[in-house]
Amino acid sequence: MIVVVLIFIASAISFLWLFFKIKFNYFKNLGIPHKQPRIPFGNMQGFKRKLHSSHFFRNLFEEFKGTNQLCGIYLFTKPSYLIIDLELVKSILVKDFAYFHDRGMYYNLKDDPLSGHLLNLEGEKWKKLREKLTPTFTSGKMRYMFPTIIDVAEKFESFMNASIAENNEPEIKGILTRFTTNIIGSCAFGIDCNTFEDKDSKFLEMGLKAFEQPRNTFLKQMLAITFPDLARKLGIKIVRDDVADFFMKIVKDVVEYRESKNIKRNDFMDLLLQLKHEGKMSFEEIAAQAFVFFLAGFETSSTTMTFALHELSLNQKIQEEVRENINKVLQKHNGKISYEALSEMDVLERCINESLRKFPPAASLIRTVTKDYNVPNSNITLQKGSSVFISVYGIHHDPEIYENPEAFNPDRFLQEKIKQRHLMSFLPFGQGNRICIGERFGYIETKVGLATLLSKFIFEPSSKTKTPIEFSKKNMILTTDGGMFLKIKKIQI
Ligand code: HEM
Repeated sequence: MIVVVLIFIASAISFLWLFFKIKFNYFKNLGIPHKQPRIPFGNMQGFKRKLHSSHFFRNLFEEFKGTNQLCGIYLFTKPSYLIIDLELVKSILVKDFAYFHDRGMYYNLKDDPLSGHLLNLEGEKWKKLREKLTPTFTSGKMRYMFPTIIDVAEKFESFMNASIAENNEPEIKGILTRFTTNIIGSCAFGIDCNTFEDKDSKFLEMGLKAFEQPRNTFLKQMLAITFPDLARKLGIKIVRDDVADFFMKIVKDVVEYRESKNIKRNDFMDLLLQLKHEGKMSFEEIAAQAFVFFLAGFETSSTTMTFALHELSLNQKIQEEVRENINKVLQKHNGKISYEALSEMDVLERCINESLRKFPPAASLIRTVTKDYNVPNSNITLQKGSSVFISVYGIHHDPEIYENPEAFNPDRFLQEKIKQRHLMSFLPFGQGNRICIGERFGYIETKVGLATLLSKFIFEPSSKTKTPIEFSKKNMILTTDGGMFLKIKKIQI
């Protein structure tokens, strides 16, 4: 019996060894430059545990830069690519979009309707949905929502005054997350999330949970990404049940309330309901889009503001300059932050762009190859089904593109400087047909938040400010670990 067991174990080990050997010879056989894989993780050793994905891809970007257009990486056993050359980045995101229109994110419309949103959907389903949603984000629609945003900003100022009266060295990321949650809750769900008064806001709790506590283990996530059809057959969901129940109920209540009372409000939900009434969207589809607007909108913008304030606290001269710019524009507009006033705050915009360069919240972009693709000027073919990554963080920190990349220098975003750079050298919102649909809204939120704060408060480093910043490894968004503490003083008029 023992002999049989030993033979079985030996055969199983040999089989596994052979399996990995064949899998991990893929790039070698094709002569594609790659990182040496290790059994069983491929190149995923330490991913998310020791290293944030931004650093994982940046390290690879630096290792292969200058010599290759791309390099091969093994996501476990799945051959994938990191694109290094900016012309090839442009081909993938823009010119040859027809080969790269999907992200390869998992969704399960039957068991997990909230996962069926714009970020995840693929092919024709994505294309049709994007066409329906694009009119929701025009500048006309943004103007329409602007009063709702300003309403929240006014409450925010009072909240800040009260917060610093209690503690003038607060954790600022949490405060800014309350602001963006309130804005996106109002605009996407038409609900006052009450994040300023209610310290334990359920909205905030559920939003953070959706980011920080994934439903599935890393292995289950990899199964869903590698074998999505099988995962769907197995009924694997991606959104946590408590999060799904919470958001589904809110959308149900809002839809019923508005439909029964024929209520109209200047927000995304109103525009989504119009699509429902025109028969272009089901209830589940509405709920999924409101959910993704919420998720995509609150953490990215609060993170951008947090990093901007951190840098401005370390660079007092630039802080003074941006404050002067804001105040001058406000004076011209009767002290009010209007849509027009925002567009005149050019120094503020450059600061936001420089912050997005140094700390892009989405530090890498992903695409799936949807049909075999011959890489221009090479004999490499990217096979259908492979994943392709672009290291936004690596590009934004490349000293050949941005001299002295660790320095915070908003003048990099003066028009004449932008013109000198490759179009693909600044990708905080992605590029091409799958570019962030909420870019305009994201800038508005961020500008309103920073203009409100910088016109009324001075920000300085506190004894607890960490430099260099440590990133949270578990959050897919580039964000700080342990929060961001700043000293805040009210400007006396
Ligand atoms: C500073 C704020 C934001 C940043 C940095 C950001 C960044 C991004 C990035 C990098 C992508 C992927 C683009 C690509 O793959 O090429 C994306 C996609 C997306 N974003 Fe944003 N985003 C922000 C704000 C928002 C807001 C406010 C919303 C909604 C209200 C939003 C909704 C979306 C959606 C729905 C997608 C998927 C688009 C598609 O696949 O068609 N984002 N965002």
